[in-house]
Amino acid sequence: MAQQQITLLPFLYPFLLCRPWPYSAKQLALKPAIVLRRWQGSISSPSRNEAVSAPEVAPSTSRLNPPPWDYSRFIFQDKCTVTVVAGSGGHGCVSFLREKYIEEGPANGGDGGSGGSIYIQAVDGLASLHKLARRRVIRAGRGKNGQGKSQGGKRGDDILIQVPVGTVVREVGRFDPVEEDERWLRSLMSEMGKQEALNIASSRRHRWVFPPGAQPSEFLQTALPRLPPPRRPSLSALEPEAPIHLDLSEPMSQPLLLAAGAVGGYGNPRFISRSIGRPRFATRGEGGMTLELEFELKLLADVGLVGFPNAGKSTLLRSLTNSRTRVGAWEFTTLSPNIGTVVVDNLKGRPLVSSKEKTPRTHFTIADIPGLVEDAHLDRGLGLGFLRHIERAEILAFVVDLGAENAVQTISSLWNEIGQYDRLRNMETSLEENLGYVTWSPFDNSGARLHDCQDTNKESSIANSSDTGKMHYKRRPLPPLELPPISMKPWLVIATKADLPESKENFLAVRDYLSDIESGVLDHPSGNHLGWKKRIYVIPVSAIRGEGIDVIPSLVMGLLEDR
Ligand SMILES: Nc1nc2c(ncn2[C@@H]2O[C@H](COP(=O)(O)OP(=O)(O)OP(=O)(O)O)[C@@H](O)[C@H]2O)c(=O)[nH]1
Ligand SMILES: [Mg+2]
Repeated sequence: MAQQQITLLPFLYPFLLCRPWPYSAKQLALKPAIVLRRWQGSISSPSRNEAVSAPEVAPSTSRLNPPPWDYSRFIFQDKCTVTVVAGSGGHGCVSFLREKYIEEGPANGGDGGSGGSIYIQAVDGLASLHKLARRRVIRAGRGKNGQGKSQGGKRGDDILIQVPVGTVVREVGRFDPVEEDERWLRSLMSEMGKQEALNIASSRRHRWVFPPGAQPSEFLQTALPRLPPPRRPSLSALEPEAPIHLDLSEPMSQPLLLAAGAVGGYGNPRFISRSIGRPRFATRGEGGMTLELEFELKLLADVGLVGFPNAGKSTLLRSLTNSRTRVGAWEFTTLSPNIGTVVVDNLKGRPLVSSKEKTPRTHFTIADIPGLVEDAHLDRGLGLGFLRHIERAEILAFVVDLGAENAVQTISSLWNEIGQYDRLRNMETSLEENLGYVTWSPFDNSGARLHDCQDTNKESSIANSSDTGKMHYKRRPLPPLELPPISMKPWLVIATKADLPESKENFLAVRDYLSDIESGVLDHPSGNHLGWKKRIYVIPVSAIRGEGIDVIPSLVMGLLEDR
């Protein structure tokens, strides 16, 4: 019987490969080894010496085999530094009641409005930080100035920054004018005594507002009262502790406050006293806080496709998702990650794949990552940038080309690169901890002026001409994010191009190799003896024909749940 099958094989081969994948949803929960035995049984492999007729050529242009120019660009950015500025407060108003028969009415200037605040929220449905990176500086609205007839100024507009789930936000630097003012006042008090310091603080021209058209001499001639101490908005109690470090790993139902808008200045009625009946001055609003924040994606996608260039990763992504990533028969067709979403929902709110979780997933994301080359850990090819993306996937799917010479060798080389990278990263992290710039205070000495500082890597000190004296701004690079070693991540192998001749032998070798790793006969290929080897699936597919790929979602969902 087997003999008959083998002799018939040249004719059966194209037919067998074109038929639909024969596994039911129930079977998908089985171990792939069983699934693969079925595959093996139904398609008998050609013997080594046997000539196999050329496989049926897939239609030259289809969604899965598109011409190289048929693609849409996925703009991707996983890291950016943005300066956010909370809104300054509006100024208080100098105004007096004027009515018929009341020539010199009482003061009725309104207070300035408070500035807009900056909020952040992690939301589903975003995959990249490129929109944020384009902004560079994000400013909340300034509070409007107070007006006559005791009208307070309008609040400034708030800003909501939406980021993908899995974003880490870290503070690079901050400049808080209120804190600066307090610091300056404290140092003045310690130098000259309280009374003298408060007199100097109150005589600062730029803190006061005079009516339009007032002569400069008016400032000198006016007996000014004590300036109110620097004020913070009550909302600032909700700000995260400095330096900011947020790990937004869950979708947020409500935004989180990053920087509260500054308070507005006092209108002139606030300064009525026994000695000053008609104050011709008001105060300015406080300045808004400036934060320089680094946004970094800790989680790129649920699954990362890892493979050598030209292995068929992009074609696989196209076959699993609606992605229109570029496919080409040359190496490095993909130069930056592409992310696609696999929907496992039948659009009636029930997931198609059975799940143990209370609120089962209805989708997961896959990242097609640029091809890896040997010595990538030494920054060859697309090098370290590429490995950084691998680090940010929850599960790794190794895409190996069954048409290439030795698929087992491919897997072990890929893991070797990843293992080397893991080791390098470990060394780097311990070095940084020794250097001691893991913890730092945004103000090491006497404070900072953020907007004057350009160089990101060097400490900078700058002279400030304002009356707050000379200020130093220290800025240090942030350490890399702490991520678990890649070798500890669950992984599976997707053996693609199964439609090519002699792919079967290659596949069987891969299957044996993986079952040896799983059973402990062989070490984890990364060299890390703690590497993940619980259940290593191997799935033969022909992505270009869309065959075998419907097994992948259920297996991936299982791995994601078991993590
Ligand atoms: N026969 C066959 N060819 C395939 C299959 N999958 C992909 N290819 C072909 O392999 C070539 C490379 O495919 P890509 O999907 O661009 O490979 P890649 O891994 O994304 O390549 P890089 O982006 O350079 O890393 C293309 O010519 C595809 O048509 C398959 O299942 N069978
Ligand atoms: Mg590609």
